[in-house]
Amino acid sequence: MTSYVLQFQRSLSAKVHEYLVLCKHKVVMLLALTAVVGQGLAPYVGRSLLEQMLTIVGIALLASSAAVINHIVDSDIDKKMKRTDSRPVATGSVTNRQAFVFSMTLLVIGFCMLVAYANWLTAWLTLVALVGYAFIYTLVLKRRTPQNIVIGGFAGAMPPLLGWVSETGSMSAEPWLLVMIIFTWTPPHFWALAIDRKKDYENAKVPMLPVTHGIEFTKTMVLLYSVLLTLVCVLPFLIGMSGNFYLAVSVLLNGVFMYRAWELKFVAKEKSAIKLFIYSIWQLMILFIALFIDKWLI
Ligand code: HEM
Ligand SMILES: CC(C)=CCC/C(C)=C/CC/C(C)=C/COP(=O)(O)OP(=O)(O)O
Repeated sequence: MTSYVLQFQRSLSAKVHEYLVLCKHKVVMLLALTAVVGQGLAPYVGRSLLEQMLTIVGIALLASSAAVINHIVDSDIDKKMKRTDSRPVATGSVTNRQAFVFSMTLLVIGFCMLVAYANWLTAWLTLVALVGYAFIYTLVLKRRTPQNIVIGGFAGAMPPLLGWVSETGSMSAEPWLLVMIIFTWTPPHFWALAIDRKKDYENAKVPMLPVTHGIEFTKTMVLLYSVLLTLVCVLPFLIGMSGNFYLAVSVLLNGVFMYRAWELKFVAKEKSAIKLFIYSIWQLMILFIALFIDKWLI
């Protein structure tokens, strides 16, 4: 009897893990953090903490829904790449139909939550981000052009704007600066990984930059984008949106980013690219936390 219970518990937790993988839960958590910061930096309009938290859950559900659709649409590519060949839809352990029902459930619940706890503008803009990632990037751009992630990166950059609009109900210049930060961060974030995994993309015939233009050219682009990112990150300070604390953290983080990108280009070791990719994730997380701390705790 106990062994049946144990077996049931194990297969249940394996299923839960599969569905979390489908949602790209770690990416979604970082997206959600950037949305929280968008909310936190917006002018205070008296919304309750509960409404704010439920709004973030709504955004996270739509982002998860987009990730599940990405697994369905990309399963042909995922099957051909080492990094992705054990994903649940690629292996068939979750069927297309199950994944589709799951993604639509997340979509409907997330959209309704945004209408109920934020506003229609936030709900529609989040849906635009979903379509941008799940269809325009995944179905069209990823398979056609090495600029895929530059254009597609726009969807992943939207959460701070979504957080801000959920507070104010309208768009203004400041949240677009936050969008620009993630937008310029995305190419070096992804190309560092793509350099490391070039063979995967070659095998799957996906026209990522290292495949179409070579590793050296991609490294140069990573370095140039790291300089651009450093400049863009200063803008919140220059317009008076953030103060000295944010500026110091930003300069430090981006200094390390540029150094690592320079190292990747000129003194590359075997693991330089993947280390830069991992660093990029920590960098964005700390940068956004610094924006928040700068506004509320300093
Ligand atoms: C079009 C834009 C983007 C592309 C092409 C991209 C690409 C990737 C890829 C291929 C991975 C590896 C995933 C894996 O091995 O499962 C990854 C990981 C990750 N990305 Fe991005 N990314 C993009 C935008 C973003 C954005 C906007 C964020 C957050 C704000 C983000 C956060 C992360 C995180 C946290 C991970 C680590 C996930 C893990 O360890 O499972 N990415 N990204
Ligand atoms: C509603 C909303 C805010 C949507 C955000 C969309 C979202 C989840 C963006 C994250 C981007 C991402 C993980 C790209 C991975 O590229 P890939 O799919 O080519 O990577 P893979 O090879 O790992 O599948």
